Amino acid sequence: MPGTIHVLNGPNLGLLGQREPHIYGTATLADLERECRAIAEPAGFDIVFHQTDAEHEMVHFFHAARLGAAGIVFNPAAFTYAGYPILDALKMCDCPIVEVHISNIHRREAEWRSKSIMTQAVTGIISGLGIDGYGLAIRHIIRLRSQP
Ligand SMILES: O=C1C[C@@](O)(C(=O)O)C[C@@H](O)[C@@H]1O
Repeated sequence: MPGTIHVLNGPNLGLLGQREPHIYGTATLADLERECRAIAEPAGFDIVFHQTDAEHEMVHFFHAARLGAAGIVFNPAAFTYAGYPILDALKMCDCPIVEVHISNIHRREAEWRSKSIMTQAVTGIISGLGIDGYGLAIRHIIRLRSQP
């Protein structure tokens, strides 16, 4: 394998498919994992896929990805707004990190949703493209890592 891409999902994303489907769509987390693998694995990349509702667990996922990962695709969900321990863990990572939001956080019901504390420390952000955002993020990491 040329590398491992970590796909990390924050709180309430375990209920994708049931959770406000008019905002987050009808695909489940299992569907999303399948899509991520279908993009990464034919290119020779391994996927580590996690979802958690617990902040300390997300910090540990970042510790595990800290050194040597090909890249991280991160949907912080509600950690977006106050997950400072995660922000500190994210800053220790030596790989590209793409922040993904399924919805367009700049076009939601409340202004607070648009203010991500993670954006200052990530490589880039994709927001509002539904679960396609994950595939695009993975493709970007594959391209970066396939360059000589
Ligand atoms: O849980 C989430 C999901 C989200 O990150 C998204 O993927 O669109 C957007 C956040 O505002 C929200 O708290």
